[in-house]
Amino acid sequence: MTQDELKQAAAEAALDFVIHGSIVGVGTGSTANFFIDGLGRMKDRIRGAVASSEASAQRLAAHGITLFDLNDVTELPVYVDGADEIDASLAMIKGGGGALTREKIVAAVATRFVCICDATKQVATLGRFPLPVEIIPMARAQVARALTALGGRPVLREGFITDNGNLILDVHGLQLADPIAFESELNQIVGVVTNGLFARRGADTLLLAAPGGVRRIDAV
Ligand SMILES: O=C[C@H](O)[C@H](O)[C@H](O)COP(=O)(O)O
Repeated sequence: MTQDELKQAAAEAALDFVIHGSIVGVGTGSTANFFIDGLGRMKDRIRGAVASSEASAQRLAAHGITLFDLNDVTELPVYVDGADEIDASLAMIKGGGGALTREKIVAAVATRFVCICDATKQVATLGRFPLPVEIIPMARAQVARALTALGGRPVLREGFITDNGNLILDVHGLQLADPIAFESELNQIVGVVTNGLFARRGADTLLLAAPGGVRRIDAV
């Protein structure tokens, strides 16, 4: 199976978690796109969706799925999204597509976070994938110095502006043995909007696609 076929298999499995008549939280990226396409086939059985990016909003709209503003939603039973890396505790690195801030906000409202991945995303220790950090543009140099002091090697994502009008620093060379503590530490840096560690609120369920099938792993 190709990596795209594995992503699609994980995304299709996530459709079983969609509660009929509900509003669905929808992530961003190539794996989430397969989920959106599947959701399009069952659009008459949901009220609509909250998108975590402009790109996902456009794809949802193209399928005729009603979009809701998160501020108008009090209950989001399920949020479905991919990840760049995920460990055994279901902590993740996200933001490879730059959508980390809105993803973290929508995920925070959701009751259940269902992560959909192909098996290449599973790691023993987070950090091989450079950690995306969304920053206020005027704080770029000062945040970069702070990240360097923490042992990372921040690289500006050239020519990229987030949906929120901010910049991304991709931080290389981190060994994230304690992702919950490091997520909190990064949140203390003035000028950081959001970091791509989803550890304090990790996934509740992982649907991991390998050639042998899709395995469900629940957080303990
Ligand atoms: O900003 C992007 C998101 O965090 C994605 O969920 C993540 O980058 C995984 O994307 P993909 O499914 O394309 O590998």
